[in-house]
Amino acid sequence: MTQDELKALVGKAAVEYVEEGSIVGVGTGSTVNYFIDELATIKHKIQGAVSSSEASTERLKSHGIEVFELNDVDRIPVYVDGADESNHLLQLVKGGGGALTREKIIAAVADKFICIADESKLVPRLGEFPIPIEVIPMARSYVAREVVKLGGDPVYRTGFTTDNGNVILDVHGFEINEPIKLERLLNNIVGVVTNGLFAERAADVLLLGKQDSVETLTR
Ligand SMILES: O=C[C@H](O)[C@H](O)[C@H](O)COP(=O)(O)O
Repeated sequence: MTQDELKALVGKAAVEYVEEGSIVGVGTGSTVNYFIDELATIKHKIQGAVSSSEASTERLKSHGIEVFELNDVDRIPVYVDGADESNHLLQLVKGGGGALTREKIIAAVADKFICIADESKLVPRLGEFPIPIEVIPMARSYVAREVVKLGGDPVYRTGFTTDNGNVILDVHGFEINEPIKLERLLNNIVGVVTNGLFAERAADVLLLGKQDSVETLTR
């Protein structure tokens, strides 16, 4: 199977976790796009969705799925999202598409976080994929200097603005032995909105697309 076929497989598998009559939390990215397309087949059974990006909102609406403001929603039983990397503790690196902040907010609200990914995303240690950091534009150089002090090598994602009007630094070279500690250290730098380590709020379930099956990993 191709990588896209594996993504489609897990996108389909995630629909099984959706609660009837609920508002579904929806992530961002090429894997989630398959989930959204599959969600459309059961749209009459759900109330609607809360979306983590303008791109996902557009796709949800194109299928006729109602998109709610998070502030108008009391409860999100299930949040489905992809990842750039996952370790065996289901701690993730996310934000390759720049949607990390809204994703982290919805993940925090959700009762259950279902991560969907093809098998290439499961890694023994996080950090091969650069850690995205969303930064208030005027703090970009300051944050970059602070990141260097922590041992990282920040690269400005030129020509990219997040849905929140901010910029992204992609940080290479971190040796990540304690993901929660690094996540907190980065978030503590003034000017950082959030970073792409999802270690404090890891996924609850990882649906991993493999050549012959979907493997379900839990914490
Ligand atoms: O900002 C983007 C998100 O964190 C995505 O979930 C992540 O980059 C994975 O995307 P994809 O499914 O396209 O590999």
